[in-house]
Amino acid sequence: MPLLVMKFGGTSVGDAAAIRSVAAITEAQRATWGQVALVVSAMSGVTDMLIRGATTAASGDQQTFRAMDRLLREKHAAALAELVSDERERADVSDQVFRLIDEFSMLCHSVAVLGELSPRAVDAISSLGERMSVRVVAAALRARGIPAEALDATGFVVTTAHFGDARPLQDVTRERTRAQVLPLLERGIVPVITGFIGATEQGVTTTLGRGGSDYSGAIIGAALDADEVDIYTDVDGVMTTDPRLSPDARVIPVLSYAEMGELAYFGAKVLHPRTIRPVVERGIPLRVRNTFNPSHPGTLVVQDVASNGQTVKAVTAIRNLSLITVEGRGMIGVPGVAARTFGAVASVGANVLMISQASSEQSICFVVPSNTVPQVTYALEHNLAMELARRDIDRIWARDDVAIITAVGAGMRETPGVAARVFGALAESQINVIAIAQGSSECSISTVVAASDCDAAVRAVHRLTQG
Ligand SMILES: Nc1ncnc2c1ncn2[C@@H]1O[C@H](COP(=O)(O)OP(=O)(O)O)[C@@H](O)[C@H]1O
Ligand SMILES: N[C@@H](CC(=O)OP(=O)(O)O)C(=O)O
Repeated sequence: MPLLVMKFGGTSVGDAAAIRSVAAITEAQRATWGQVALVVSAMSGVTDMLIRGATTAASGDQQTFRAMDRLLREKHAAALAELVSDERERADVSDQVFRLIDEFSMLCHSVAVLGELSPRAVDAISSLGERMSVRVVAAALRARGIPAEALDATGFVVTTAHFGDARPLQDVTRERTRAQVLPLLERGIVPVITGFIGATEQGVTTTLGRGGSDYSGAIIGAALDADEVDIYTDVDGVMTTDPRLSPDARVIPVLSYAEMGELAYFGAKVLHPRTIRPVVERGIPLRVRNTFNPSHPGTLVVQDVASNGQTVKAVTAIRNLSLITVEGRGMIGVPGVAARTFGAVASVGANVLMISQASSEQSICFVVPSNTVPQVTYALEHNLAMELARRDIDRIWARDDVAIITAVGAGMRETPGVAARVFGALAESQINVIAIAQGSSECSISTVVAASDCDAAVRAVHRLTQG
């Protein structure tokens, strides 16, 4: 029987009204597809509250997490009161949710006493939001007459121990997910699975990174050999730019995996950047749709897309970045400088978002998140101490307050002059381009601009998507 995996984001389960839409969509899609499985995020704002409780506790504050405890109880109880009329069922589910909130307060209390918050403890605490929401959503489905069961992915999404940024171990995850989920599907039960979380082989809870429920949807969809994975969110699909930045943003009907990958990597918050990989590997179509406008077909993401002659399909922006430059005449022809430069960056775990090397080989520049600049420059000065002493490298410096603007579209590969159009559009709006790079997939062009030019740059490049 065909299987659809649907992931619902935080806003899609943000309150009782949203969860009712989820239940209605589930009922309709179950009738169409035969089998559906849900992957669900925490109710909107909940993960932030959990993390805030944990971090304030680490500095000895015993008040904030108690305030969060109360808010969490109110939020989940209010949803359950509206969604579940059967009193016994409601009492049972709120009991389960409240026990998770007790766990939150106990963990925060320990953090406050110890005065220390390890990455492992952050994951234990931030994973609780999804463990609460799946219980509420499954109860709402049952209240509508749909057989449903809440499942914690810690039982089958097996990951590395990189707390806060864990990666799934593919084979064991596939085996355990199938063993736990397929029997439910065969019995006509809708599994409602936690997004965002997993566990190590030893059973220690991990998370896949903020926004990681999309990734969970793709991991679980791939493990179950789903026929399609739908990501339900609060906009009609993937748009030509962030609709919060530009009211002219339009929904893109079809994108290739490569285009979607570039968009997500370069800041389109609508999809977690790692989501594409599990579905590409199995050729599973992905769709981005709106929980609050379910009749809209959304954006379909597939392997190949016929070119529509429109080379720039979408534009994204990433802020809070710094451009680091390593420069010196003595770098010319010296082997290994680039390797040691990036080795230094990697050694402090900083994420290099873009690299641009001047053809003269007199400088290397790359972009990192601004909050990693102190560690990165320290590591560079340490790793390149010899070149600095010999004056082969003159300086290592950071320019703060920059943004990356990326134009995405597969047509760039075969269309000459796209880069010229992008730079022309920026120049027309008097925007100074600080650095450039072309994506290795050849379906994106990235430019670095001053943060103060970011919005204007997005609008300028967005005009190129008009046709
Ligand atoms: N290119 C884009 N297309 C659509 N939405 C975008 C884009 N870039 C940024 N967004 C933002 O992503 C949001 C959806 O992502 P997110 O808030 O993580 O949703 P969810 O809670 O459903 O996971 C939208 O509300 C929109 O503001
Ligand atoms: N709840 C997690 C995971 C997630 O993906 O949430 P959302 O789907 O609401 O972006 C977070 O806030 O990071």
